[in-house]
Amino acid sequence: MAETVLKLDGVQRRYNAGSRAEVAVLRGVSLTLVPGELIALVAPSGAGKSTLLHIAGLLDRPDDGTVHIAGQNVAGLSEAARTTLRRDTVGFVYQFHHLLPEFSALENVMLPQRAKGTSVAAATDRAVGLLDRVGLSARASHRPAALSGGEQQRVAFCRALANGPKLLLADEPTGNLDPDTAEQVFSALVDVARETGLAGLVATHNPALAARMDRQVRLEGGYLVPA
Ligand SMILES: Nc1ncnc2c1ncn2[C@@H]1O[C@H](COP(=O)(O)OP(=O)(O)OP(=O)(O)O)[C@@H](O)[C@H]1O
Repeated sequence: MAETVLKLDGVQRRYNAGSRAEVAVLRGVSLTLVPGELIALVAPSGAGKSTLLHIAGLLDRPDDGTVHIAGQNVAGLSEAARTTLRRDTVGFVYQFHHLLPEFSALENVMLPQRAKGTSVAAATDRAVGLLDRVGLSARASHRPAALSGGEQQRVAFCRALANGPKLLLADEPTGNLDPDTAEQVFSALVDVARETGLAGLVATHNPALAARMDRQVRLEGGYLVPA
């Protein structure tokens, strides 16, 4: 059996918001992703998509159930070990790029590598290669404000891949783009995943893009069902 990149078993998450009764957002979510597999996560607003992505990306903990990342049960890990595993294994892309405005595209892609201790030379090489891979070589020295929305998202995607993650978690990565630009960004994501074995859980409201993934799951009533 192939190594699993992400394995969720019976994941539950409840919130207790002030005076409101406790709300069970995730009631029993199970999901397995293997290398190179791309899954579309479809969910109505408020269904718990962000909650699920945060748990899968070690930004939040389940109240019940287990999370394995790259074969490792994360339940017993210290906060420091979780941070290291997240940095080395998981890449995030959001609807808005969150690039640092005072740094160039190249520097934005270098930053996660420098934070990990990668040398300037090696970080530069990798950032140049990633930007080239998504067609942005000529834009490497530009700051985010000088880039189009699609270019900004492609830089954000390169930044997410900077430390060579096994798992990409994307929350509406093309939600802020026009259809043609969304298609370009999405194609870059799919191509890189196919080439490198990157596994991705991609939340999207775009049915055409969702249909190009290996499979689609829908978050409904606290459970994942085939979409
Ligand atoms: N920290 C919190 N405390 C209390 N309730 C919360 C908390 N975080 C989320 N919720 C509630 O849990 C539910 C799911 O939230 P979540 O952000 O995961 O939804 P979502 O599917 O990502 O929504 P959207 O697509 O609108 O961003 C919502 O009803 C939300 O109000």
